[in-house]
Amino acid sequence: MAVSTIYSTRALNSTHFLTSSPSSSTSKQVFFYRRHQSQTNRRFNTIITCAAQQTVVIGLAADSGCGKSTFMRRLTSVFGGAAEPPKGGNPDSNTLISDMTTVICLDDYHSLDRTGRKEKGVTALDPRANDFDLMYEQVKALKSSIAVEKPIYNHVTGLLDAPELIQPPKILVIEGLHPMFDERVRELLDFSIYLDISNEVKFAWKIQRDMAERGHSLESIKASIEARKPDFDAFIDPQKQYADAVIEVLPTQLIPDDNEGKVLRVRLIMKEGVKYFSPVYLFDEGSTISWIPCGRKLTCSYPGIKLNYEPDTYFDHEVSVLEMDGQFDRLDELIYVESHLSNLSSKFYGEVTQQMLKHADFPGSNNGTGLFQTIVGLKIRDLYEQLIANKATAPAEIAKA
Ligand SMILES: Nc1ncnc2c1ncn2[C@@H]1O[C@H](COP(=O)(O)OP(=O)(O)OP(=O)(O)O)[C@@H](O)[C@H]1O
Ligand SMILES: O=C(CO)[C@H](O)[C@H](O)COP(=O)(O)O
Repeated sequence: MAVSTIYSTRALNSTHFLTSSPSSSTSKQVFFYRRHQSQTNRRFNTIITCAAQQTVVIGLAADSGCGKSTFMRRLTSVFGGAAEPPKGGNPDSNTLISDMTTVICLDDYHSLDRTGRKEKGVTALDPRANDFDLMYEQVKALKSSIAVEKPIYNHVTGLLDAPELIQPPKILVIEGLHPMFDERVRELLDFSIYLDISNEVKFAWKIQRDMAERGHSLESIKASIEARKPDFDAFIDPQKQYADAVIEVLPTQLIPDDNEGKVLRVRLIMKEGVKYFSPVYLFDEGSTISWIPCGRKLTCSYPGIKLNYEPDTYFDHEVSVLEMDGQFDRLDELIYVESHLSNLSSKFYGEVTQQMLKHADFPGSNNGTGLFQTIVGLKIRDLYEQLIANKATAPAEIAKA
């Protein structure tokens, strides 16, 4: 949201009112700054504006190194345009902005820097190392079309940097360790996703990235995973019960006793009864189907591909589960599988295959991780469009400070 010429400013104790000229014929915007005192004694401003736009908020939870960034790249691509860090800002910003979406990383709400965590003997996964009050205040503000000055956690230095201004986008994605941990933040989410990567696969991915790309030793990777495990089990993993969609990544069942971790079994667990979200299905909604698509229309080398679709329960919720074990040899042939899936929320026949081909170089493009991330991206676009259409017919709401 662009701030047009500010033409009057007055101070009222610690609160400043800034009035802007109307940015369009339909809305007059009024801005003022509210000061937050965070638990770390740092001050952050909330820039309050009354405007017609409502921000849709999506939560994406996963442990570090579990494919959140890759998922975000697929998601923002569905909305078109490239996602980039704020222009002219901190080069170590964790934020990514595109025309429609702003992705903020919840690491920015760490209240303890690297040294602080070390001194107190807590990990970044521990709620005591995070400022949930500020996270709630700022996500709530953005959802109500209010810009905020969000802190930055600098992963290069391990320090808390000066804040950056975040304008309310059309779609705000909050990604990180704790988007569904705090009940107040959870209530603000219009849709939530949990990436549930099994220990075996997480380990393989960590080795691939941290050893090959970052020069860490095998021992240090093992030690870091072990050190995080108790807090991961206590604070991160339980969030999956609240997710509207879970992407579960497991070792394949197609190769007996596989320990290579290259071929994956991926399950898309979709909650039933979520407003504006209808689960994808294979062949016939609500039925139980096991399908091996390999043959004349799909080239499969060993160990092949197996799809499965069935209703189930997950943390006492009714869900539909779509599963794919194995990997594609030829991505263009994915169209054959796509044509048997329904409720994809695609805009045209073959859109899923097109998206997958567009990002063939992203990790997971030849298996269920890429396929299901792409499908969830289309479902989020659909949810956004329905929400906005619904808002347009509802009486305009005035954002509350
Ligand atoms: N679907 C996938 N298939 C294979 N490898 C993957 C997949 N997704 C991610 N990876 C591997 O995991 C690494 C981490 O992925 P990514 O950067 O997307 O995770 P992240 O959750 O954003 O990590 P962090 O929070 O640490 O920044 C990648 O470099 C890649 O090696
Ligand atoms: O779990 C993490 C979130 O992705 C990081 O470990 C946490 O943010 C701390 O970062 P760093 O290791 O750079 O100090």
